Formats: sequence, C-alpha cells, structure tokens
Amino acid sequence: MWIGVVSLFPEMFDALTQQGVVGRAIEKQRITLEFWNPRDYATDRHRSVDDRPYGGGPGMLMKVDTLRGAIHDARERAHQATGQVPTVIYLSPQGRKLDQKGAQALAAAGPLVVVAGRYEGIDERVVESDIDEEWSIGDYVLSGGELPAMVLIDAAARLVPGVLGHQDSAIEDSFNDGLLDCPHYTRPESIDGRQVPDVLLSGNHAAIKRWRLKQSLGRTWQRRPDLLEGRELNAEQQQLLNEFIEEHAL
Ligand SMILES: Nc1nonc1C(=O)NCC1CCCCC1
Repeated sequence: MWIGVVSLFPEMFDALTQQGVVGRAIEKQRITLEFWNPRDYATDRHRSVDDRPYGGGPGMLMKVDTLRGAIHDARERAHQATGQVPTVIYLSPQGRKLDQKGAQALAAAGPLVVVAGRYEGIDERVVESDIDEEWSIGDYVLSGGELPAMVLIDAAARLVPGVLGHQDSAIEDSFNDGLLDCPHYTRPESIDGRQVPDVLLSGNHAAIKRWRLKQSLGRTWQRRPDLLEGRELNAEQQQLLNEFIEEHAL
C-alpha cells in the first residue's frame, strides 16, 4: 500500500514508521510512506506556510500555494509509483467518522495522499479542488491533523494483506465482525484474588471459542448496544447473548 503524507511536521510520523506493525510493514515493503512538507514550497524569505483568513477572526490558515504545491507533487508521485490515481484525504472534525468498515474501505482504496492540517485549517476552495474525501477520527478538536492521520494510516495499514503476522490476525478476527473484544487474561493465574476464568485453563478450544464469542456479544450489548442495532444475530449468537443476559440480570 502506497501512502503519501502532506504535513508541516513529518518527524511526528516517526511514532508510526519507526516501530510496531506499520514500522515492520515498511521494512518488509508492504507499506510505502512518503512525505511532502509544504514549507519546502515556500518562496518568501520567511518561508511562510500560513496566511491570514479573509473576514478576519482569530488564527491563521495554511497558505494556499505551499499546500497545493505539496499536494500536487504527492499526487503525481503516487501515480508514478503505483500507476493509479490516489485518493486525497483531509482529516478534520467535519469529515466522515472513521470506523472499522471505513478503515477496510481505505485499505482497499489504492494509493492514498493524506493531508494533515494545521493552524485553523485550509481554504475551502482547496478542499473542493484538491481533496477527494474528508475523514474524522472523532468529535473533538485536536491541534493538528498529524495524530488523526497516523490513526487513519495505522487502522488501514494493518488491514493490508501480509502486514499483520498470523499471531496478530486473531485480534483482527474478533474486531472484524463488528463486536467489542472479549476480555483477555495472561499470567499470573491470580491477581489480588481475581482468578482467570476456568474455561480459559481448560484446554477445551471449542468451549473457549464459545466463551469468547459470548463475552464479545455480551459486552457489546452492555456497552455499545448501538453496534447490535440492525444486526442479524444467528441462532448460536442469539443463544449466547441470551445466556449472557440471564447470567448478568440484576
Ligand atoms: N477530530 C479530528 N478528526 O480528524 N481530524 C481531527 C481534528 O481535530 N483535527 C484538528 C485539525 C483540523 C485541521 C486544522 C488544524 C486542526
């Protein structure tokens, strides 16, 4: 998967590229990440990358010519590197809310150019002319688009075939079916008197699988009933959820 990043602070992305799943995927060349910094397109003495907003008001916007220069070159490189026209994404609270389905769509979307805003944002005409999709990681305001960009890149990159080792893919399965994850346990068997559920020590893999699905269904019902709305549970899932509800009836 080829991803171009437009950011004034490319060094922030070391958090993504220097370690972990995405870092290893870059090493294995499953993922390519390239950066364009609008400051490299500044032509004035002060290397300006921000500009004043029409209509006044607090704060600045990203300067149009330096931003567009970076987006243009990233887009061109994407096409040169992959033979495909990239999807140019801008992160902001005004975008489509990112969820696992969205991450799956992005992972399958071919090359991406991800634009990380700063200051108070970017000119609306740049959104209209240069941005294909606007995405949000949640309803809160951050101080820049770099952290949201890393969230989006991580969520999509880990879904690219070959990025997750087989030991990670089990995590993927539990999340892929849209339920909350089941509880997890590791050594020691007792923490302050709290024991590991017997089933997990039983070696009965069918029972363990059933228990984990039941816990995922139950926790989803308890904490995020919205995720179950409009979702068809099969007979087994409905049975497991009913058992969970009975066991947890107040
Ligand atoms: N929430 C969010 N989801 O995606 N991005 C978010 C954000 O809060 N971004 C802040 C950025 C927006 C552009 C101007 C500088 C601040």
